[in-house]
Order: sequence, then C-alpha cells, then structure tokens
Amino acid sequence: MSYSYFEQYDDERTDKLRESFSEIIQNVGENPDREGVLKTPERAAKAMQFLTQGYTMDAEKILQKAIFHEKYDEMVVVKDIELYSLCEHHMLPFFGKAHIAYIPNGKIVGLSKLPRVVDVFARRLQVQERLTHDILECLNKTLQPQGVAVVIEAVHMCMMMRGVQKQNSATTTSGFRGQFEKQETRNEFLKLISSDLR
Ligand SMILES: Nc1nc2c(ncn2[C@@H]2O[C@H](COP(=O)(O)OP(=O)(O)OP(=O)(O)O)[C@@H](O)[C@H]2O)c(=O)[nH]1
Ligand SMILES: [Zn+2]
Repeated sequence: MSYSYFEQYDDERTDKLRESFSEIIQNVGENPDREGVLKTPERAAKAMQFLTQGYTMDAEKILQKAIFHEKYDEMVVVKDIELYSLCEHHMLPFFGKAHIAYIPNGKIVGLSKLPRVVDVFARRLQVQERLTHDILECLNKTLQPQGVAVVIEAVHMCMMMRGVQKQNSATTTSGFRGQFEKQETRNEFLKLISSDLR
C-alpha cells in the first residue's frame, strides 16, 4: 500500500473535525444517531486530514534529500502521474494526471520524488492553475535545472456533479521555464507525453 505511510492523525485536529462533520451531518438533514453514520464524523475527520496532509509537508526538503550529482543533461520526463486534489471553491475533488519534465543542470533527483512533490501540493485546497505553478516553481527553485515543464489534465467534480454539470470536459494547465520556453524543446516534451510508449 503505497500511501499507508500516513497513519498519524493529529488528535486535536481530529476532535475539531469530528465536531464539524457531526454538525454537517445534522445540517444536511441526516439523523446523526442512525447506526450507519455513528462513526462517520470520525472517519470523515481522518479522511479530510489525509486529503489535506500536504499542509504538513515540505516539498523542497523531499527533493533536497534525493539530489545526486550526475552529468546527464537530456530531458527527463515522468508522465501520467495520477493526482487527487480538492477544489478550494467547493471542496469537491478534482483529479487527473500530471506530466513533469526537467533538463538537469549537473543535478538529478530520485524519480519517485516527482510524484511525491505532486502529492504535497495536490493534497490541499487548490485550484488547478496554482497546483501547476506550485509544482513548477518548487522544481525550478530546488533543482535549478536548465528547464522544467509541468502539464496537468484534470476533471472537476464541481463541474460534473453540480453547477454546470458537464461530464465530458477536461481542463489542461501548463507551465514552462528555461529551455522549455523554446518552441522546439516544448514540442519534444509535448510529443513525449502524448505517445503511448511506457
Ligand atoms: N480557475 C479555476 N476555477 C475553478 C477551479 N475549480 C473550480 N473552479 C471554478 O470556480 C468558480 C467559482 O465560481 P462561483 O460563481 O463563485 O461559484 P458557483 O456559483 O458555485 O459557480 P458554478 O460552478 O458555475 O455553479 C467556478 O466557475 C468553478 O468552475 C480551478 O481549479 N481553477
Ligand atoms: Zn469547485
């Protein structure tokens, strides 16, 4: 279970969230004493802490611990990194995939740290644009690469389950720094992430 490392819940926060969720259950018209929902405030309190654990994490530190000096200076691409976040307007999920590339400048980073950085920023209340920007700027600052690129494709439950109720729309956001600001490099990256090669 790749995510089981997060088993620590802050007792004070769990208590407060439990009370909040108990009120929500009553306020939506449900009977909080019904057997099926008796433990729901506790479960929801823990689920919400899991989904927002990014606030307690430091993405730069995660990267710093796994930087190696290496002369490789071609593009490194990690694509199809699944992500789950919560939109800050409705606190409903938005989810999809992130694609990340960087061109090292004497330093490479452990590959698994790229998805970890995605999770640190996704597990908060977010908008897709800021999520994209947070990941981009963190990688740019910490790795100081020749270039970095981030593309996120996601669907927003707040546009599907409610509101405008569009089931087939997806949102793409992107950010490019350094070498990726050049058309040729950017195109190579976009071609790599659109190929089926795994
Ligand atoms: N730019 C951006 N907008 C988002 C994101 N997630 C949700 N939204 C939008 O946030 C907006 C909030 O608009 P409001 O008019 O205040 O909220 P609302 O009345 O619930 O809007 P509707 O969703 O249109 O019913 C909506 O247009 C959402 O689609 C995101 O990641 N980025
Ligand atoms: Zn929303």
